[in-house]
Amino acid sequence: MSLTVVSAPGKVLLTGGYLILDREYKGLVIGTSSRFYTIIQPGDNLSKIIIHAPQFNDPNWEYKITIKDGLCELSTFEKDRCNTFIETVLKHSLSIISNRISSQKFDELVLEGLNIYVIGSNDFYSQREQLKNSNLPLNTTSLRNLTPFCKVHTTLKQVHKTGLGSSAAMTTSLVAALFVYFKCVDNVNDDIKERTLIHNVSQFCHCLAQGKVGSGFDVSAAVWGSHVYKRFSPTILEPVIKSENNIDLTVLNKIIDPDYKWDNQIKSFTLPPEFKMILAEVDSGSNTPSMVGKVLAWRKANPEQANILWNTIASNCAIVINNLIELTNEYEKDKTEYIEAIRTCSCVNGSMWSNLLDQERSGKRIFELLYSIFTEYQKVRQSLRDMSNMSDAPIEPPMQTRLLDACTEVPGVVMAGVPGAGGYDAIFCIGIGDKFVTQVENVWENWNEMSVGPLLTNESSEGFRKENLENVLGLKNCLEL
Ligand SMILES: Nc1ncnc2c1ncn2[C@@H]1O[C@H](COP(=O)(O)OP(=O)(O)O)[C@@H](O)[C@H]1O
Ligand SMILES: C[C@@](O)(CCOP(=O)(O)OP(=O)(O)O)CC(=O)O
Repeated sequence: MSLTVVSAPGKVLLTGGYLILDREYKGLVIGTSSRFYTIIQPGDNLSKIIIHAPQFNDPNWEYKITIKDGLCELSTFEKDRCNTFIETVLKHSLSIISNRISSQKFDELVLEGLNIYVIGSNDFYSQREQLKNSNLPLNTTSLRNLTPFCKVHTTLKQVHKTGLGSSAAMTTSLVAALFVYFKCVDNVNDDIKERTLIHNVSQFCHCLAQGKVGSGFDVSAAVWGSHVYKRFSPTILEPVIKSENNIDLTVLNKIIDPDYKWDNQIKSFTLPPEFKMILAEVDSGSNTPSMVGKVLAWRKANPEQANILWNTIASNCAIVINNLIELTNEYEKDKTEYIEAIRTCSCVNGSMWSNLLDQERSGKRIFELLYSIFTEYQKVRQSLRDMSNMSDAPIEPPMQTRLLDACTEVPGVVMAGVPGAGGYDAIFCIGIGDKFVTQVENVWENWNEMSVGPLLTNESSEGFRKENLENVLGLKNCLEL
C-alpha cells in the first residue's frame, strides 16, 4: 500500500529569546534529533478523514470533508472534542492544494478518504509517569529502554510537554505530508521553492491555530532545521489572520506563494565538530505567553533601558554565534590541530581555558574562540537575569541559576542555559568531547532542589523530510496496517 511519511524536527532556541520577536534581532535555533511524524494512507470511507494519535488515551478524530467554492469545510461528529492545530491545517492546506492541482486528481483522493497518523518521538512528552510506574530511575538508561513512540497513558490535554515544540513540528509535518500525498510537490526534500511553500503554509496555519503571530522560529526550525533566524514581518500574515472566519482564498493563495515578499532570513548552522547539545526537562513548567506579556510590557514602559539591554544581549549573542561558525572553519583548516585542542579543553573547566592562551602551543585560536564563547554566554545569562528582575518574568530564576552554574562547572561544558523564553521548563547544556555528558547527567540525577529529567535528543540540523517508513525504528508498530 502506498504510504506517505514526512517527519519534522523539534526546536531549541539557544539565543535570542524575546529579542527575536522584533525583526531588529536574530536568534540561534537548533533542530533536534527528536522528530514528529505524519503518515498518510488512503482511507476506506467516502470523504472521511481519520486522524490517529496512538500515543494518547483519546486517540482519534474523525472529519468529513466537503469542498464549496474552492474552500474546504470540515465537519466533525464530536463537536466537544477538537484539535485546533489539526483542523486548521487540514482545512487550509486542502483548500490551498485544491487550488494548485487538477480538480479530478484532488476529488479522487478526497473521495477515497484519508487515514492519517500523527506521532511524536518520546522526547516531545515527559516520560516521568511511565518511568515511575515501572519503578525505573529518571535517567537516560531508563529512557533508552522505552519503546519508541510509547503511549503516554494520558490525554493530549493533560500530557506534560518538554518544550521541543510539538505543535510546530506536527503542523509542519502534517502540511508537508498532505502536499506530498496530493502530489502538489514532487521533490520537497531538495527543492527550495517547494520547501518555502511548505514553510509559508505551515507558518500561516500555526499562527492561525495558536491565535497569534509569534516570531515563528519553531515552525522555521521544523522547516529548515538549525539556523540563525530573523523573523518575518507580522504584516505579511495580517490580511489572512485578522479575518479568521472569512479568509479570502485569493489573498491566501497569493501570500503562501513561494515568490511572495516574505522577509524572514535563514542562515543555516550546525554546531562545530565535537560539540554536543544535551537537554533536560524540569518538573514545573512555565507559561510562555504570560512571560512574553510581562517582558514586552516592561520593554514598552522602559524603552531606553530595554534597548540598552537588548543591544547588549544581541552583541554578546552575535559573538557566540560567530565564534561557533569560526570554530567549524578552524576544523576545516586543520582537523588534527582542532581535535587536539578540543581534547585539551574537554578535560578542563571553561573558566580555565584562558590559562591555555599563555602557553606556547598550537591551537591558540581555538582556545581563544572557546573561551570567548564561554565568557560571552555568561554575560548573556547575566543580562537575562537582569531582564528577569526588571520585568518580573522568571526567565532565569535563582533555582535554575544554581543548576546551570553546577553544569557550567563540569569540565568541557561550553554553555549551559535556559532555552527560548526560559523559566522552569527546561535547560540545555553544550559541551565538547564525550566525558561532560555523563558528568552533567550525574549532576542532574543527584540534584535535590528540583527534579531534573534528561531527554535523549541532541542536535540534528536537518529540517522536515520525506521518509521511508521502514527506516524509522518502531514507527511501523504504531500503525494499524
Ligand atoms: N501527538 C499529537 N497528536 C495530535 N496533536 C498534537 C500532538 N502533539 C501536539 N499536538 C497538538 O499541539 C498542541 C500543543 O501545542 P502547544 O501547547 O503550543 O505545545 P508545544 O509548545 O509543544 O508546541 C496540542 O494541543 C495539539 O493540538
Ligand atoms: C519568547 C520567545 O522569543 C521564544 C519562546 O521560546 P520557547 O521555546 O520557550 O517557546 P514555547 O515552546 O512556545 O514555550 C517567543 C517567540 O519567539 O515566539
